[in-house]
Amino acid sequence: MNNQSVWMHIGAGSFHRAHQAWYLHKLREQGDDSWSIALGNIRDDANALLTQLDKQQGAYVLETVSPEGERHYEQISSIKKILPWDAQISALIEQGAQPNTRVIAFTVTESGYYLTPEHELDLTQADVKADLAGGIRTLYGALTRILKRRVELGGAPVTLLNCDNLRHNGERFRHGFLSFLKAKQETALYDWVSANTTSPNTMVDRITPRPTPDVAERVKAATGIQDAVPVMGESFIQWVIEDDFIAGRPALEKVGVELVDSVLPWEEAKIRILNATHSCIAWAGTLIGLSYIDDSTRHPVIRQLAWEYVSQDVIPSLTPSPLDLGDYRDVVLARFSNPHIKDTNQRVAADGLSKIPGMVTPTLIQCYARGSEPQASAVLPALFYLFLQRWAQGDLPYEYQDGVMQPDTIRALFAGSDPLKAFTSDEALFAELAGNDAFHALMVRTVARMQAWVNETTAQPLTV
Ligand SMILES: NC(=O)c1ccc[n+]([C@@H]2O[C@H](COP(=O)([O-])OP(=O)(O)OC[C@H]3O[C@@H](n4cnc5c(N)ncnc54)[C@H](O)[C@@H]3O)[C@@H](O)[C@H]2O)c1
Ligand SMILES: OC[C@@H](O)C(O)[C@H](O)CO
Repeated sequence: MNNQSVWMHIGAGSFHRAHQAWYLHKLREQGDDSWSIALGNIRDDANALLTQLDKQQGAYVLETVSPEGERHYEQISSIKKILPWDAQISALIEQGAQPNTRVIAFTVTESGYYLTPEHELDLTQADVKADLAGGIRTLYGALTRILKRRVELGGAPVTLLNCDNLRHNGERFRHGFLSFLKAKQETALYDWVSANTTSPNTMVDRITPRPTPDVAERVKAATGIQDAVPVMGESFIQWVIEDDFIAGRPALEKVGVELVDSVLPWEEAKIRILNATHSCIAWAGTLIGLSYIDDSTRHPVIRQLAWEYVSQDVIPSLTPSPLDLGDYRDVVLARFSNPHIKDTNQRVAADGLSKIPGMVTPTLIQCYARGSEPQASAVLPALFYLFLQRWAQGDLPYEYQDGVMQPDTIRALFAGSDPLKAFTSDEALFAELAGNDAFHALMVRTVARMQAWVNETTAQPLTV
C-alpha cells in the first residue's frame, strides 16, 4: 500500500462501508487501484468490528435491496488497512501523518460537530471542553493530534472530507475545527490547516440500516461466504461533491459520483426532504407503537404529515431549485416504504437535538419570513417534543441515542411547570424563533393535535 494514495476514513460505522468504500471498490474493479482505504475509529465502540474486519483482510459483503426486493451481493475490497483502536489513537495518527494519505474523510454522526444554531463551536459541550484540555473524544481533538504529527513529518497538504448529513458539511466542520484550534491556542496548526487543507462540501446518500444477524445468514446462503461483518443498504446510492481536493482524489466521476461547483441544491433537498422527513416518520411511528420505517411510512396519517411538510413548507422555501423537488419527495417516500429494508425507527430517531436545529428550524424561519405560518413543519418539533416526553417518562420502547443530550437537563425540562414553553424557548433548537409568541402558540396547538392523534391511534389496533 506504500506507493498508493490512501483515503483514511475516521468513523467505522455501517454507512462508510456501504457508501464511500463501495465507490472506491467500483473504481478498483475498473482496474484503477491507485487509491485504497485505511479505516479507523475515534471511540472504542467499533473495536469488535475492526478486529473482525482485520481478520477478513478488510473485505466484507455488501447486500443491497431494490424497492422490488431484488437482493444483490458484492464483496467489497477497497479497505486495505485496518487501524486498530487505542486510547491515544496511535494508528490513526501514524496513518494520517503519512504524505501518501491524501484524503482524511469522516462520518462521526450529525451530533459529532458540536455547533450552535449560529454554526459556532459550542464551547459549553463536555466533549469539547475535554478535548480542549487534551482529550480525544471528538473529531476536533483527534484531528489536532493527527495533523500535528503530519506537520512534524513534513506537512503534506491533505483534504479533510466530511461525509455526514450536515448542511454545508465541509464549511461547517472547517469553521468548527478552526475555532477549536483557536480556542486551544494552537496558532501554528491553525495557520497550517488554513493553508494546507481543503474541506469540500458533500452530499451523501444511501439508506444503511444497522446490520441484523439475518444479513450474515442471507450472505452465506447467496454467496457461500461466511462473513461475520456484512453490511446492507438500499440499492439507491448518490454522492455529490464539490471538486476541491488539495492533494488529488480518486477518479470518482468514473463510478457515478457527481463532482460539482456547489453542492447547495442537493444538500438542501437531502437534509430537508429526506433526513427531516425520515426523522418525522421515526418519531411519529415510535409514538404509535411501530418499530420500522417502512411500516411507519405506509401509515396513511404519517405519510400525509410527511407529504404536507415537504409540499406546503419545504418546497416553497427551496424554490427555485434545479431539482424537481416534488419528484424528489415522491422518490424519497417510496424509498422509505421499501418493505425489504427493515430500517428501524430507533436508528432514524437518533440525534433529534441536532436534527431539529439543522434540518427543520431553517424551514420554520423561512416560512415566517415569507408571511406563512409553518403549520405543516411545526408537526416535526411537536412530534419530537412528545417523543422526548416519552423518553423522560421512561416509556420509549428502545434506548434513545443523542450525542449532545444532557439527560438531567431534559428531565428537568419535563419536571418544570411549563415544559412546552421551555422547549419552544430553547435557542439551541429554534434560534431566532425561541421565545416567539406566535411560534409558541402554533406549537401549543400542534402538540395538542399530535397528542390527540397518538391517543386515538393507540386506542385501536394498528393497521399499516
Ligand atoms: N446510515 C445511513 O443511512 C447514512 C446515510 C447517509 C449519511 N450517513 C451519515 O453517517 C453517519 C454515521 O452513520 P452510520 O450508519 O455509519 O452510523 P453508525 O452508528 O454505524 O456509526 C457511527 C460512527 O460514529 C462514531 N461516533 C459517534 N459519535 C461520535 C462523536 N461524537 N465523535 C466521534 N465519533 C463518533 C461512532 O464511533 C461510529 O464509528 C450518520 O450519522 C450520518 O451523518 C448515514
Ligand atoms: O435519516 C437518517 C439517515 O441516516 C439516512 O438513512 C441517510 O441520510 C440516507 O442517506
